[in-house]
Amino acid sequence: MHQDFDLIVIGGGSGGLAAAFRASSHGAKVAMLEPALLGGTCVNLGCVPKKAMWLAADMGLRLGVARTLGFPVPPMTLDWQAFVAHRQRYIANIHDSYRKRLDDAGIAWLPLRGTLRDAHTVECEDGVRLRARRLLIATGAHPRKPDIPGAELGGVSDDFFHWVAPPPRVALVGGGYIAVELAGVLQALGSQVDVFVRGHRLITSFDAELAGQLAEDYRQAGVRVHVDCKLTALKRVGGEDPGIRVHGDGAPEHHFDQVIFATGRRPNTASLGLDAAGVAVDELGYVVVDGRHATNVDSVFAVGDVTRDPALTPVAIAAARRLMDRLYGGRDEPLDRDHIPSVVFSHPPIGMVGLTEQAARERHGDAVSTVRASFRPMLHALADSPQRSLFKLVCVGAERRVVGIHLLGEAADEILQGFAVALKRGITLDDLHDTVAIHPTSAEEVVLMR
Ligand SMILES: Cc1cc2nc3c(=O)[nH]c(=O)nc-3n(C[C@H](O)[C@H](O)[C@H](O)COP(=O)(O)OP(=O)(O)OC[C@H]3O[C@@H](n4cnc5c(N)ncnc54)[C@H](O)[C@@H]3O)c2cc1C
Ligand SMILES: NC(=O)c1ccc[n+]([C@@H]2O[C@H](COP(=O)([O-])OP(=O)(O)OC[C@H]3O[C@@H](n4cnc5c(N)ncnc54)[C@H](O)[C@@H]3O)[C@@H](O)[C@H]2O)c1
Repeated sequence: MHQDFDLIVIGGGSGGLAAAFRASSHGAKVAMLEPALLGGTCVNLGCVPKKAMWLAADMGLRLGVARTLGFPVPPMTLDWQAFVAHRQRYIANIHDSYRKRLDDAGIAWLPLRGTLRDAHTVECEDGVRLRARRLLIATGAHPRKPDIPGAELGGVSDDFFHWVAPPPRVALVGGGYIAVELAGVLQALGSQVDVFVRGHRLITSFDAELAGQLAEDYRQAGVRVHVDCKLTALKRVGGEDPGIRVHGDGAPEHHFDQVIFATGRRPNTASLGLDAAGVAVDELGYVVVDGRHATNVDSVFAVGDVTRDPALTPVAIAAARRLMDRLYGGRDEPLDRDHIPSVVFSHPPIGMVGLTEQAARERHGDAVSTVRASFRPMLHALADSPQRSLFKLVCVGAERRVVGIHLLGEAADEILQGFAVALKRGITLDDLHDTVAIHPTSAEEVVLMR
């Protein structure tokens, strides 16, 4: 039967673009459907604008340190609108660069929503049907709000990126990546922030000890973290000081100008026509894939946030490239899911690769040992500010093989990447001790920890 393309990619975010470029570099004839802005969540409503806001917040905090250290910097607030103009110009350049790369690679970009009609056919929203030997689903995910009365009064992270000024009082609901990141940014840029956490602690996939220190750092910075807080409703408050009141166990009396739900995301699979193609999804709608990102239908594959893979841009990209190398490039290297480094861009940042102490103990019992370093980074010690760093290594066995690296503190985001390579290569604590330190840095603590 006639095929228009070798591959149709549905979604032009991190995973979809990486797949389209890699397949085309192997000689495949590729079409990509993306009705919204190129780059998807990461470029437009995620990593990139978030990191820009994090950089602004970081700069604001550093101005405070500079003042303490003797620079005659007057107290100042960010001209948020001016900063957003810089941020969006940076993002527009990314769009231009993607457009050019798609043209250069000869990839057909259709700015249209697509729906599967069968295992080889995609119908575009203008009614045109395209056929391909293979289809890739890379439609990502969307934020989800809890089902409580008044939920419509709260926004989600997408809304945050449309703000042009910091609201005076903000409530963040959730204790995961987004709640922690937005809390740090908003507090640093002038809001009073309250975080409502359903469980006992922040960022449960990270090491408990470091997450506890981060919660302490946030409290020192003025963020109010409410744990074990189950929200039951949001209600509008009128009068002279209008706002939104948060109701539930442990909720405070005061109200807020904005409430943001950062309570997880759900895959974009509703009305995608997956049943027409016979593609299996799980109970939450995620596309079910095997370790090589194949679905139960031979011609259909899926990568990124639409699957149960960790919802991180480099994971979507790595999965997409490996899959395309296998389908079109004659190479078969599945994604190593055990050594995925991850950073929460809090203030200060927290990063991890490998196992937490708890996960290591569940897997290796008494063979687990840990070493840690708690210290004040030099800049904060000079300014006599209370912010502390906490680094921790989790080791296994008599040879003390390093199975987890956990860093909280200034520059943790930048330090972790190189040590993630080392951990993947199977280093021991002695290998770290055998490495000459770079002094004076925070990074040297990783090779000096005893
Ligand atoms: C606030 C926030 C901050 C984040 N920060 C980080 C970070 O710092 N580091 C990190 O690694 N990750 C971060 N992430 C996660 C990261 O953004 C995602 O893991 C990544 O974007 C997933 O890529 P994807 O290709 O699977 O999906 P997406 O990037 O979401 O792309 C999916 C695309 O599919 C399109 N689409 C949907 N339905 C259809 C259809 N029917 N037809 C055609 N197209 C369709 C959508 O328009 C979208 O553009 C963040 C996420 C958020 C929300
Ligand atoms: N720096 C990064 O790499 C980065 C940054 C942001 C987002 N992300 C990715 O995006 C994903 C989504 O982020 P997220 O923060 O929305 O999800 P998350 O899974 O990290 O956190 C969700 C939080 O919401 C809480 N929650 C869920 N339902 C709730 C309810 N009904 N009431 C109260 N709390 C509830 C959970 O307990 C959890 O604390 C992350 O898991 C991560 O993979 C990555």
